[in-house]
Amino acid sequence: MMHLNLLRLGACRVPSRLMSTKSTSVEINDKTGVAILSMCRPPVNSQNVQFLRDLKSSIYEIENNKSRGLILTSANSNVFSAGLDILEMYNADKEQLGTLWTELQNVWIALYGSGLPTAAAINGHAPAGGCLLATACEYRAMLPNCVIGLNETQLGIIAPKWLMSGYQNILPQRLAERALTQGRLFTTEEALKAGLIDEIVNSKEEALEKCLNFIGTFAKVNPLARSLTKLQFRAANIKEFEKIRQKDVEDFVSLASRPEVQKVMGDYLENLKKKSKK
Ligand SMILES: CCCCC/C=C\CCC/C=C/CC(=O)SCCNC(=O)CCNC(=O)[C@H](O)C(C)(C)COP(=O)(O)OP(=O)(O)OC[C@H]1O[C@@H](n2cnc3c(N)ncnc32)[C@H](O)[C@@H]1OP(=O)(O)O
Repeated sequence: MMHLNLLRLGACRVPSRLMSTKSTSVEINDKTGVAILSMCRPPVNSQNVQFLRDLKSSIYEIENNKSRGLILTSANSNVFSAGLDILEMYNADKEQLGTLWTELQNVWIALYGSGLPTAAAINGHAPAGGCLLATACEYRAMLPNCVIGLNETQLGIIAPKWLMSGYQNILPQRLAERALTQGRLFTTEEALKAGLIDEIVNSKEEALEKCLNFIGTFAKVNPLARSLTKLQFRAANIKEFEKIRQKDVEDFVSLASRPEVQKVMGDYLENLKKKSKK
């Protein structure tokens, strides 16, 4: 209840600091010390190089400002993030593909490896790279009638191991393996049942409130002890990622530039466009 009050106050009276980039905005409530990082690249927060750079710099800014926690959400009404910007991968040259993948890696490591308590207020669909961001956080509250999941195999592509780390942290191995091999997109209700999200909420405000409450559970815990403990759990995945990160870029570039993969992207884009015009 106290957190809810603080949140409400945050909307009107409690001073808050604002920072923004072209495609993100950050509001740090001075009373709670919690930062709300909103992704705002209409229409679907698809992740192009600029968006990923903005996201990375906002995450580090929040970390460096000694905020008490980070809540990731979307300024768009029905999409949290639609994942990588397929327009930026389609007909792109190898250098552009390499830059895009490097920036995706950079955002993931900034969020997954953050020492702060992190939570995702998933106020819309979160397929592929959207799911990657949500599962890099420690807690998830999600609106009904949306989808979340790593659907790469449905697109004929493979999610590398680091991209699966969030799933592996959250889901039992058997379930993670099945969902990844099926390229399954979970509905909100299925995601709750599987344990992929923590709560179903009825509004974005409620999602933010639940996230704030989650971060509030650490109020009496020593921040350094908390952060080091969190990172001990994530260290093996981070170490493994650091070892392969350059090779991973090369593998992505080689896969994404293949004519048959480019054709899948072109067809997929066309279907998306047809669907959106219906
Ligand atoms: C596809 C092959 C990729 C091959 C890459 C090779 C290796 C990669 C290794 C693995 C990594 C993958 C990570 C990824 O993130 S790949 C991206 C996967 N993303 C998706 O499959 C989501 C696609 N989008 C949707 O399903 C829906 O848009 C939605 C998110 C559920 C939202 O639905 P709705 O609200 O109905 O909005 P619309 O569908 O009408 O879309 C509005 C508008 O936005 C365009 N758009 C949607 N998603 C993307 C996107 N990811 N990239 C670029 N543009 C996107 C859509 O075309 C509409 O545009 P127009 O209004 O201009 O028609």
